[in-house]
Amino acid sequence: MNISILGTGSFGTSLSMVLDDNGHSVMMYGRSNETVDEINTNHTNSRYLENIKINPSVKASTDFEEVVRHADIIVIAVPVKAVRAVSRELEKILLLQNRKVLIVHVAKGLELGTHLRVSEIINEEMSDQTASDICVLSGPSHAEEVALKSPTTVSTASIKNEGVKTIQDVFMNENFRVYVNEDLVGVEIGGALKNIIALAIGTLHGLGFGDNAKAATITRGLHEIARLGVKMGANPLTFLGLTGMGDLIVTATSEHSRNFRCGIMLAEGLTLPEAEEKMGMVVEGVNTTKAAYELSDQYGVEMPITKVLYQYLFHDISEQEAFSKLMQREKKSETDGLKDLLENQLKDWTRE
Ligand SMILES: NC(=O)C1=CN([C@@H]2O[C@H](COP(=O)(O)OP(=O)(O)OC[C@H]3O[C@@H](n4cnc5c(N)ncnc54)[C@H](O)[C@@H]3O)[C@@H](O)[C@H]2O)C=CC1
Ligand SMILES: O=C(CO)COP(=O)(O)O
Repeated sequence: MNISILGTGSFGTSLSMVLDDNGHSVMMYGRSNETVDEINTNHTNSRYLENIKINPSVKASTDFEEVVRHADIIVIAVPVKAVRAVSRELEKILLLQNRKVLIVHVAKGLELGTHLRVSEIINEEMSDQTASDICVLSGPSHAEEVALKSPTTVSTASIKNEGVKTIQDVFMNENFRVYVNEDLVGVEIGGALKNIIALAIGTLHGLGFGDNAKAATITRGLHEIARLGVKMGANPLTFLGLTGMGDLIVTATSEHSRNFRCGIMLAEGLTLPEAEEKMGMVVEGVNTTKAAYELSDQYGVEMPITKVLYQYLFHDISEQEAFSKLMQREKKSETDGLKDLLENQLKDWTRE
């Protein structure tokens, strides 16, 4: 198949190799002449994937129209904040070309202001005339390891449940396993909100907290992700899967993670803009913390870890002070806020 990838960052580049390995014809769209030239000439993308040789047959271009014309499937691999503009441009070009494609996105976050999930943003900008289905591909998948063909498992879900089988077929190989999941909301919410917890755990790590604190934050973090996700209509079981627990573990325990590393830099005293600048790649957890904090208010869901992160990212409160507030909350039962929600929602998802 002809597959185009929008975005020449770390994940788009590593996925280009998976798809090329699977025999597809891959073209990438990038904004930077330098990166595009480097991919076409040296078969490297040194800013985003150090010491990796990209398959020579992967081509890149700065010509959006040319890249779109090449595609049966389009992979959107840009940060969440760029998804709306990219989808709008894509719609315009596909209408002019009078063509329809299958869309799959890999972005993990929520849109600032609207609080929308990424498939919802794309769906607002694209029509049935241009997109046959809008899918997500998500799970524990650091770009650095995907590029090295280290075994990786992810899930795909979609709006119409029609394109997922194709996405599974085109991406899957002996090192890259793709499951289908019917729960688009759960898959996207798990992928987006784990970044918040990874930022928090990076901060704890940087402050010198121990493994107990990190395990607690992973566990209670998954609780609050599930509480919000279930209220939004997700299947509770999705949060125990690859895009929930799986992605939370990989992001919150790995120095590959930009969110985790950004947390460490904040603990070391860098301001948020300084940490983001130093990272040079997108730290999705920052905007998603703000969006999720506002959503928790809207849905009346308690999200204490998200709240402390929101306080030290966007307000003048120190990381230490924020975490100590977390420990001093009122006494609770471990299943508070979860039991009824899970029972009711599970019934809906298990009904034939
Ligand atoms: N890096 C990873 O290991 C993984 C990343 N993701 C997700 O994939 C998304 C992209 O992440 P990365 O590739 O890591 O980001 P990155 O920061 O490495 O690269 C982002 C790329 O998007 C490009 N871009 C930004 N705005 C654009 C626009 N308007 N038009 C065209 N290109 C634009 C940038 O120039 C850059 O090439 C994020 O939402 C991230 O959470 C998902 C799974 C793994
Ligand atoms: O989503 C990821 C791995 O699954 C990558 O996480 P970071 O964006 O924190 O690097």
